[in-house]
Amino acid sequence: MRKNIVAGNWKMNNDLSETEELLAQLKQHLEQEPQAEVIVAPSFTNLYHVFQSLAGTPVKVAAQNMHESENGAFTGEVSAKMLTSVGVKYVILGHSERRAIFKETDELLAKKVTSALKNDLQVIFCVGEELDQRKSDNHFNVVEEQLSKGLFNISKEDWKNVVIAYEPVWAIGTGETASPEQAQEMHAFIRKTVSEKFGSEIAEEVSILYGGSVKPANAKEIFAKEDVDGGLIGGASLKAEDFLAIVHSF
Ligand SMILES: O=C[C@H](O)COP(=O)(O)O
Repeated sequence: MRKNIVAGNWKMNNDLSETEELLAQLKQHLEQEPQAEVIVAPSFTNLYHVFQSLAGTPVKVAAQNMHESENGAFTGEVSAKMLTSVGVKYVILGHSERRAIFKETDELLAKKVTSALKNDLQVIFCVGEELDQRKSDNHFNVVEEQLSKGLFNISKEDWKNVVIAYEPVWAIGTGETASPEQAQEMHAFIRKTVSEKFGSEIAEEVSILYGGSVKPANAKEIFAKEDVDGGLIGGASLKAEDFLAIVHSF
């Protein structure tokens, strides 16, 4: 039975005091056994603080990125081992902002995935098409290629540590959400693609999250779809009330 997951990607928001405020509200209102696994992804500077503050709660901590190497002369970078050493359990890889703004390629992402899994980090691997790719009916090809080049060189055993997030780029931070039917159609396609390469047992077990303008008002309808196992939430995860309402949308 695959897991429902709601992950909050705080992106480059929340300094230390804002982080403390948000954590206090989350802790006050989040019960010990939420219906979904809850993950928050703060910036690097706040990872350890968030991990310590959430001790004793079911909430897991994710990093928003990492370097593919174990260590070395890579000024400004952070390795998988550094992340696990401060309590991080997940890392988000392949986010469209990393792909578009920081020019991360599928080949680079494949190396990051390998390093993360080798160092016992679970990977939230993001895929998704841009608006012109959807308009030209290329969205399935784009997502298939992102999966096969960036993720599919892992072993069957690695899949227990992988979550996929489908985030159509045109829906991120725009207020425009994929319809529940569009989300379901792509999630089913992703599951079929995983199944063809790794078998149905693995495909049925992998959680596939939807991301892109998920709000309390639309979460229930999106999460109700058969192949949608939760969400990767940006803007709405910065407000405890909205994030908790989304967590409670199953
Ligand atoms: O990682 C989260 C996604 O980019 C979605 O962001 P958003 O909920 O602000 O659209």
